[in-house]
Amino acid sequence: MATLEAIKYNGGQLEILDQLLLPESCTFIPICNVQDAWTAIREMKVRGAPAIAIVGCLSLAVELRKSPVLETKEQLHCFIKEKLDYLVTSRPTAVNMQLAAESCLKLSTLLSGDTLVGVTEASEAIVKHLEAMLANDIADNLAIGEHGSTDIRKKSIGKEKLRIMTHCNTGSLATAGYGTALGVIRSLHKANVLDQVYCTETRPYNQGSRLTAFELVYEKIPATLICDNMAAAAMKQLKIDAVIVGADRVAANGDTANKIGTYQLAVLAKSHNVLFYVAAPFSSIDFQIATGEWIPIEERPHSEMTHTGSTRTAAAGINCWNPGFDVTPAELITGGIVTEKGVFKPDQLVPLHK
Ligand SMILES: CSC[C@H]1O[C@H](OP(=O)(O)O)[C@H](O)[C@@H]1O
Repeated sequence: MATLEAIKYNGGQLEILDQLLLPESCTFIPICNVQDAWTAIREMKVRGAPAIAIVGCLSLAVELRKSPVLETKEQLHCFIKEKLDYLVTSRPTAVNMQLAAESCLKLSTLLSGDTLVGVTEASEAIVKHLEAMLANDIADNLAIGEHGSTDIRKKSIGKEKLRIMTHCNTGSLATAGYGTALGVIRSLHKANVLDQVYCTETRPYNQGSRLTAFELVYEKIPATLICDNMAAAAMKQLKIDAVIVGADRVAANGDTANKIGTYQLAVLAKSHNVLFYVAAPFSSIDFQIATGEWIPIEERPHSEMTHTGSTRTAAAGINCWNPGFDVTPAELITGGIVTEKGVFKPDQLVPLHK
């Protein structure tokens, strides 16, 4: 069965699944330019570190395909730099859009310096680079799935079937397809070694109850929804074998920023002797920062906490604190960091950086 897809792209036509309407409604909306993408990302109609970068970059490809070719490569470089710099401002914590922008601008700089390449050819090469992100991300996720599944099974000797806890949404709705942490879960299910997935609600945006539960039910993967405050009791009473989560930004030392609530799961996993994994492609690793203290943490609107849809559920006038992410120290990532290149201890990442 095909997995769900959050992003549809075909030669300059881009649509995204409006994730604010899930699980009640599966509605695709058009993204016609960079401004549409920025707004959709900010409003979390599309979310998830890899998906943010992919939609941002594809929206630029849409513009480049539609607009008349500029007169010079310098004008082209200025055009794409302005658009990419703007896209990076849509949400601050995930590093993927920033790294994708840097990669595209590096290509544009190379093309600008090559006297054998004209502006039309340069524009076409940049569009091809941007469009390749979709297939590259799916390939990364399939590799992450296999590496993670192999590692968890190797470290769970004697266990015929495994019980895995996961947080937020890291599946086809957060990526180009298959997913990162949910990709590992899909691979464990394919290997017929998955007893049950325990997915947390992940308040206040409810990525777990609305999105991950939707993906798991859609693909008939055995899963149970738990409230965020049930995690400790679940680890103790339900004998969880491993926790696997995604990442929005991994620092060079392995400290990892992920959805709020991840840090407490890592602390609980440590105290219950449960393996704790982070699954992330190298496109989520920021080697420009040494530790997690340098990762910007997005503050989300208080209304996400005080309302369910348009219905107020919290007392009017109460103050709120709504950080969208927290940072898990590398030493709590006991299972390892699962990437498309393999599973590594946090302190093994820097030598792998090309
Ligand atoms: C595949 S990484 C997805 C990552 O992004 C989520 O955050 P958000 O839903 O706010 O974009 C969450 O941190 C996931 O782990």
